[in-house]
Amino acid sequence: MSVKLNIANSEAEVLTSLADFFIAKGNEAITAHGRFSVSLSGGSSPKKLYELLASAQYKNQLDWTKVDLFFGDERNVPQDHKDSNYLMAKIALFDPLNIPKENIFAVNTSSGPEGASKEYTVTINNYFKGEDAVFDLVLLGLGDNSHTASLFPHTPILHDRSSSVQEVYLHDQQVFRISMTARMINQAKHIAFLVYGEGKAIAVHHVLEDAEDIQEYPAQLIRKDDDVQWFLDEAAASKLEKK
Ligand SMILES: O=C(O)[C@H](O)[C@@H](O)[C@H](O)[C@H](O)COP(=O)(O)O
Repeated sequence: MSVKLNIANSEAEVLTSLADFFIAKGNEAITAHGRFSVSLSGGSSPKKLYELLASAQYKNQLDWTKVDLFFGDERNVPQDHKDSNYLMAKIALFDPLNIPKENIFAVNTSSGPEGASKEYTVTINNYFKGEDAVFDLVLLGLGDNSHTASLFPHTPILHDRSSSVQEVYLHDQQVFRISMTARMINQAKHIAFLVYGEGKAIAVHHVLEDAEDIQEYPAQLIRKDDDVQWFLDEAAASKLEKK
């Protein structure tokens, strides 16, 4: 089984291609079951995607009152901190589109590592009424060390087979993040990676083409099938042998 590669000439084209995909999956989900549940990725790459979705070019292509927004991972910072994935999405997407508060499911990082991960697991399970958490779409990025969400190399979460949200300790336990496990992500109907820039090319090759080594290349934990799409620019795809 392999993934679907969408390789564009430029960053702008990648963003447009993924925005079109997002809108198409959103309308499909709303037609099928009345809602569109999305897990957002954080970091710097997706900010431009969220700004594009909130722009005049896209904002009227989807009924945003029927979109429920979650986070695949979050940093150990307050929701008004510059590093917060929630704050980035609030500024780029939620505020410009006036997303109703009840449709935004943020991580309560004020509860500390364990509290926040347990609470968020409950939030997600309640949303899915105790059934398996099956997001209509999970957006992911890729770090240059081949992590995705906060599935970082050599961390215990890589062995967690539960469908849940766990705390991830980094830098000798000094910093923590909250992340969905690979299993929760892999349950999604659709998964879309957004990766652009030369700096990610080696990681893209490791994850998609190297022999399995999930400790070194955790994003290899994410399933590979036709419902997993990689949106790449030429630069990020430049080290791929098979395109
Ligand atoms: O919280 C986060 O940082 C993300 O969820 C993380 O997995 C991100 O997608 C990668 O680190 C790539 O980040 P950039 O897009 O900033 O390179």
